Amino acid sequence: EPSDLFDAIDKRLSYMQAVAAWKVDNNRPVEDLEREKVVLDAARTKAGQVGLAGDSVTGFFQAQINAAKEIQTCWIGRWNDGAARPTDVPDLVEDVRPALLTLGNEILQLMATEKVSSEDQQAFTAAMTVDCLSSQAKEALFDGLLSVQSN
Ligand SMILES: O=C(O)C(=O)C[C@]1(C(=O)O)C=C[C@@H](O)C=C1
Repeated sequence: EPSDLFDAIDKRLSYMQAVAAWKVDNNRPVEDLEREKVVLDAARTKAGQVGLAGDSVTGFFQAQINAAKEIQTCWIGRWNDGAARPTDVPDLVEDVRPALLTLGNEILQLMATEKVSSEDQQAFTAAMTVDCLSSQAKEALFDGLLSVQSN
């Protein structure tokens, strides 16, 4: 089963608590549509380089961004309810966004080598250890993975 791919997806989503903390500290909204376009364009370009059909990966990457926004919103809700905010928040622009692009490239490389089938759904769900991720978001991510096509 494609466990390296699943772990890389979980790792990308695990950054979103820190992203949310940075946005609260810097008075920015969770959603940044301009940045989403950068992430989706980078995914399409990298997909072509690793032999995947560019249009077939955008559904998954949009699901990944939607999950990222859900996790950020969930954490902000917890902090508004009185939970402690993280200290030592990494800089979004200098540190986290470059790391997210690198992880996105790794995810695409792994998509090209580790093929996902419908039988992998349970393993996928179990591999998503990140907090604040709903089962609906997990399903949307898995559907996105099943739609990825090779060129
Ligand atoms: O870069 C950010 O600001 C993020 O919150 C990360 C991310 C992503 O998953 O790439 C998620 C939501 C934003 O709308 C844009 C991008």
